Amino acid sequence: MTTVAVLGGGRIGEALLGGLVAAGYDAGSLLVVERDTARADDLTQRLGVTVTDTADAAARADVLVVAVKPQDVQGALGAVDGGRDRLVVSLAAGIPTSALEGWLPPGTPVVRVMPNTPMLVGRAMCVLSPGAHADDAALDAAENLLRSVGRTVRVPEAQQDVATALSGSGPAYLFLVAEAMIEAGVALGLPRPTATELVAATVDGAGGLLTAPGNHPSLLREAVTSPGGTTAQALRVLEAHGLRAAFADAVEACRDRSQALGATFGG
Ligand SMILES: NC(=O)C1=CN([C@@H]2O[C@H](COP(=O)(O)OP(=O)(O)OC[C@H]3O[C@@H](n4cnc5c(N)ncnc54)[C@H](O)[C@@H]3O)[C@@H](O)[C@H]2O)C=CC1
Ligand SMILES: O=C(O)[C@@H]1CCC=N1
Repeated sequence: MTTVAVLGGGRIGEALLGGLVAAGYDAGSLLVVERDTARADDLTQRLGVTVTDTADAAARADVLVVAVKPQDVQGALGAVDGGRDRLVVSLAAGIPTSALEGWLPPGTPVVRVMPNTPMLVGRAMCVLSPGAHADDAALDAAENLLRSVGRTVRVPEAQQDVATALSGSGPAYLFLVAEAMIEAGVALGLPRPTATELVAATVDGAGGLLTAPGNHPSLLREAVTSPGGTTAQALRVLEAHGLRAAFADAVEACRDRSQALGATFGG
């Protein structure tokens, strides 16, 4: 079985490891490098993965996954030498493949990926772009690994910053919307557990409809909106408060931040 080493066992590193274990991946083939020793021990206990250091991970891994914060990536890759062929899959926001290639042994195949946290429940959206040395086989290998924890899409690297602003950060927007709906229900007198259950089930069910083949958000919204009914009144208020404009500005600000991060690293 392919040996996968994850550099950084934080939120997204754990989501990948946990997702792979849940998908039936052999924990014996999963390594993690995590500088917070308490967290590393916790990952071993809960997931059965092996904790090691970067040099050992690089020596053993067929796929080396980078899951540290963007500013920690160059340091984390310092101990990766050229002694072994391996694929590097970077989950770090903003960092271009050209920068990663410059920090790695010459010729290392790199695939840049923007994942998201629904990976924890096997429902990630992972957006992949190949670097200069990643051929179709490398891209296939990265995609096969990530398909164990959700969906994948390939895009040219120039589209990664916008992808980050939609699917990478997107779960946070939807959680904020959910929070706002729950608080609105509580303000109108619903018990908090009831409001939370109603909203969570509604987001989940709406997501199921949205991802069903042939569906479109406009048609789905129309199907809920009865003429002269309740939904039309709510939508009128949301439009009057500038919901669309708020999302357009938010997604642009997120895209800009991803670009700025990339520019720091020569992108
Ligand atoms: N959290 C999210 O929703 C998403 C995060 N990402 C990307 O994933 C990466 C990780 O993000 P999070 O998991 O949220 O961060 P995090 O801070 O939860 O995890 C990073 C982990 O790496 C460890 N670490 C840092 N330097 C290390 C080193 N040299 N060796 C070993 N361990 C080291 C830290 O102790 C920490 O546990 C970032 O680059 C981020 O841009 C991408 C998409 C979504
Ligand atoms: O907020 C961030 O920078 C990371 C990247 C995408 C989601 N979380």
